[in-house]
Amino acid sequence: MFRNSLKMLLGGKSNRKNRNSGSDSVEGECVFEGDYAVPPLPVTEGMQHIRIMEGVSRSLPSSPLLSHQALNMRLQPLKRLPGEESQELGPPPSVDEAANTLMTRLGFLLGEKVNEGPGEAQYSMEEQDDPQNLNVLLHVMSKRKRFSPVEDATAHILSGKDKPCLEERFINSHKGRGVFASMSIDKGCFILEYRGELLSQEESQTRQNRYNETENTFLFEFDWNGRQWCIDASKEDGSLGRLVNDNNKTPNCKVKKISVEGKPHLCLFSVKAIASGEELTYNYGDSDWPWRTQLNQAVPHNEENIPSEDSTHFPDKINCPKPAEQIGSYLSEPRPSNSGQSTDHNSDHSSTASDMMENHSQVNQAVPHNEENIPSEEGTHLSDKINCPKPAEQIGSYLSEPRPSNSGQSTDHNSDHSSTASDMMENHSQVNQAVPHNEENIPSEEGTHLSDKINCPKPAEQVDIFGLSPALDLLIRRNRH
Ligand SMILES: C[S@@+](CC[C@H](N)C(=O)[O-])C[C@H]1O[C@@H](n2cnc3c(N)ncnc32)[C@H](O)[C@@H]1O
Repeated sequence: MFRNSLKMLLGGKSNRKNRNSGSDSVEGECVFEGDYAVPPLPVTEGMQHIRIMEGVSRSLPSSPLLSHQALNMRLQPLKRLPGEESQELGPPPSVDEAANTLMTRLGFLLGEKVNEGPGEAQYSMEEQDDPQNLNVLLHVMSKRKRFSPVEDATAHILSGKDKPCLEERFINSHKGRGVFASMSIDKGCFILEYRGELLSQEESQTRQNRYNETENTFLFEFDWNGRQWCIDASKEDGSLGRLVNDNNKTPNCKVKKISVEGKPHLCLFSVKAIASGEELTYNYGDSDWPWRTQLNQAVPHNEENIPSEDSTHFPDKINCPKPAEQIGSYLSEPRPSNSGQSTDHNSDHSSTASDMMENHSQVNQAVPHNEENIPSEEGTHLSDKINCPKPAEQIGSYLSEPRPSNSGQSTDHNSDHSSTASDMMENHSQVNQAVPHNEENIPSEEGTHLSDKINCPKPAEQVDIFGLSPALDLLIRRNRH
């Protein structure tokens, strides 16, 4: 078994020290065979390193999506793509092939006009420039179990959007903001991507030198393909991945590297069932982060971490998608060899979550242990790390400011379970608007639009999509800008 670790760097001074352990502290409820051991980097002066247990279950059975049955889409049976007639899976597709397959399916749906119920909204080619549509479509398809969790992750990586079933909340002045589920989520779901700017090791070092102690830095460094990379999520861009807090005792998510179009992406997957209203967390690693020992010392008594009424009782359950046929090569993680096990995922579409986990693992077996999938010897000594902001009380006035009142803007998701997708997106937007507006957070005029709130554009070189249907390619590209 290999074990991955991600390392977070905390910019600024601290008295945290590394435990220099194997960081086996978090397993959640899953067995993680995709992890591999990565020794920590030596601690450089002024930087704090922690190890993060990286990796999500080898099975990623489900996908959290729209909870509302209001999206009563009449989906056509999946059209077979050329070459899909055969029951044999054949060699695993390349990432691009798999992404293309996924997007071609989306293209079919878009092309066929995806309808909601009578009299309800339609998502069609004519509306492809509506930035909400792709996200809604992705969620509906996932809810309808058209996606595996990895496909779901891939689709969201390509769309550059977060799911509307997640919301940002200010927790307290100690912890700052966090990300919460606004509906229950199954174990093994794709949750969100830790989005940001992909940097080489050299670029990352330059950034670290440039960022001073008063800046919030969210530099997540990791090994991939035998080299060290970094996702810089320092920019307040409205994306949620950068706001997920640490929990080394009972995390409900784990980070997994997903390779799409030759680029690594850091994605969170649930490692246990998550209730509506629960905060999403993952283990930053086996280090002495200050907040772990301070344990809410800085939290005033009147700042209870009480979830707001609006999302705690959201009743809907998110279902898991069926395992997909061609998802193996999305994962960049090494897989233990289990030769002899079946890789036919099409035979049982009523799989349980455990079955799906197993199936997913089996799909992974089809991925050859090539250079892309196995970190080099050298790579295993390049620990993954995140540059993280300082403790909440140090990172800006927005953390200690009370949440702005949302008076007049209802965020009560319980009151109307027949809400439309637009309502949900609108609510999501309203939650985002609850971020205190200090200088860093004040959105531009355009930023107040929903699409900009949930769009996390990436540099052009990271989002080069090819082989998509022209309409879908256009749709995704439009949604990115
Ligand atoms: C990636 S950011 C998470 C978002 C952050 N809470 C915010 O409001 O911007 C990491 C920072 O969040 C805070 N943090 C994360 N997990 C925490 C925890 N369990 N308790 C207290 N603070 C935490 C620390 O200040 C840390 O530097």
